[in-house]
Amino acid sequence: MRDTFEELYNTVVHRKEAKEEGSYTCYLFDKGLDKILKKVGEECSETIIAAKNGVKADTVGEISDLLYHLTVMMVNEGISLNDVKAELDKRAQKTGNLKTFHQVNRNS
Ligand SMILES: N=c1c2ncn([C@@H]3O[C@H](COP(=O)(O)OP(=O)(O)OP(=O)(O)O)[C@@H](O)[C@H]3O)c2ncn1[C@@H]1O[C@H](COP(=O)(O)O)[C@@H](O)[C@H]1O
Repeated sequence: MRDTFEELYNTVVHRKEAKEEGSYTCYLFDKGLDKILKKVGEECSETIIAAKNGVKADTVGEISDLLYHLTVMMVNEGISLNDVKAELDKRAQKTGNLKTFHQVNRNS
């Protein structure tokens, strides 16, 4: 089965390796980390606002923008999809995390 997210990740890796005329991803890599992080922040805020407004299609669009910019950030920082999958898998071993969360908050 096609893994759209993996395909996106691989496209972004290719954009980092080789310049492509008219590529927005190359433009972001050229601008550097501060620009990439600014876009992640913007898209995150827009996702929050869209969810608050409650129009599903708009929220899906903003989530897609956010995931794309997060992917550019990951590639820029040398973080692979497997790095994130491994962390999620580790967490999946454990359920019933609510108590831990409250303990952490009480102690901070
Ligand atoms: N998923 C995306 C994606 N989501 C959003 N965007 C671009 O992100 C930009 C964000 O728009 P904004 O209005 O926030 O920003 P802007 O005003 O255009 O520019 P700046 O604020 O960044 O200066 C738009 O130009 C969108 O086209 C994306 N650009 C690329 N991709 C993926 O990346 C692949 C490679 O794209 P290129 O690198 O352009 O070839 C594509 O096939 C897609 O799969």
